[in-house]
Amino acid sequence: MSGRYSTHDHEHYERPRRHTRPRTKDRPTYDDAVDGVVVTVDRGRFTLLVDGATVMAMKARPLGRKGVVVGDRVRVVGDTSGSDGSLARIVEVRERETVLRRTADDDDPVERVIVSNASQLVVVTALADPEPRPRLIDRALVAAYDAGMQPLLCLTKADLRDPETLLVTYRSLGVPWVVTQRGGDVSEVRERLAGRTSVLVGHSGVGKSTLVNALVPDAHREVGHVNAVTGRGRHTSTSAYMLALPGEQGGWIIDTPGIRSFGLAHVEPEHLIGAFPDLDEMTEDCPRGCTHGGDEPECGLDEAVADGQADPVRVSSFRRLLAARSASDY
Ligand SMILES: Nc1nc2c(ncn2[C@@H]2O[C@H](COP(=O)(O)OP(=O)(O)OP(=O)(O)O)[C@@H](O)[C@H]2O)c(=O)[nH]1
Ligand SMILES: [Zn+2]
Repeated sequence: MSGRYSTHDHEHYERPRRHTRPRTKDRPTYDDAVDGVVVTVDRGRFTLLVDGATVMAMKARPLGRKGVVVGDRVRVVGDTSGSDGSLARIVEVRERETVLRRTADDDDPVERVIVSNASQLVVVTALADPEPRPRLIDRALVAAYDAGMQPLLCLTKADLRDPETLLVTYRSLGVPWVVTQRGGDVSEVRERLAGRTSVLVGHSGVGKSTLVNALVPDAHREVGHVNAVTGRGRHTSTSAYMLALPGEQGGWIIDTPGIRSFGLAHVEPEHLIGAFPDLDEMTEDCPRGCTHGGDEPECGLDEAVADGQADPVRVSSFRRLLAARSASDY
């Protein structure tokens, strides 16, 4: 039996095999790829902006099942001229700075990334018609904080109601807000959006399309009518859509017509409280695994409130957000 594993065999096994060398035919290096950004997605076809031109593209095979979403910065090969009928190929998705997830629903049991690389989440809520839904606002805020995005409350239809009643709920959390109304001045919103990428969310009928049209006059987003029965508008488009903001500072808005709720199942209390450094600091002596919720027996937040170190309204607002993670959408 000796000699079965001869030196010769080892040499044989360890010698680099000829075929492991990457062959250009199988593994192109994509040296000629150019940069683009995904503006919208429609049934496997992607609309990109490449050097200012609108380019249609599909995923190249090496990407496999990897998702490509609105906001993604991608590398593209092929025909990137943008001319009629041309189709480029996305060969790489660059690392995402932020991701926003849509919740799983009846049509799709998986929580999916819907938008990437946005730094601000604009929660568009009508002050009336339809009535504000604080639970949904809370869930959107949790999604923003968890994604590392700055939230902005945009309260529309200010001609119908004073914002104060709604604002008391959010002031202690320090959420920035703006108020708008149809035909009114949108310069304050514009300032908040300038030079960055913002995702606009809000359920149907809150006036999001009206706002987008005011911000980007050539957007022509369809302004629907609230259906009295379903509470939904006529707008049936479901894909997010990225639009460039006019003006010197630029910036982008991503309109999300189909997004009704967010995936929050993955949100950890430790991550959420990280968005509130002053409260986070008070949880240093919490028992291991403390969720900082109202039912925790020895949470540092309760001690901080008892000692007068923490604002009780802020703590209870934070806990309301914590609870919104697991609450149902409606
Ligand atoms: N009173 C009042 N009505 C408004 C205002 N902004 C929008 N509306 C009306 O509210 C309705 C819904 O507006 P949209 O802009 O279509 O709302 P949306 O959120 O885009 O809704 P979908 O198009 O269904 O997604 C329309 O009838 C608008 O004319 C406002 O500031 N005040
Ligand atoms: Zn705690």
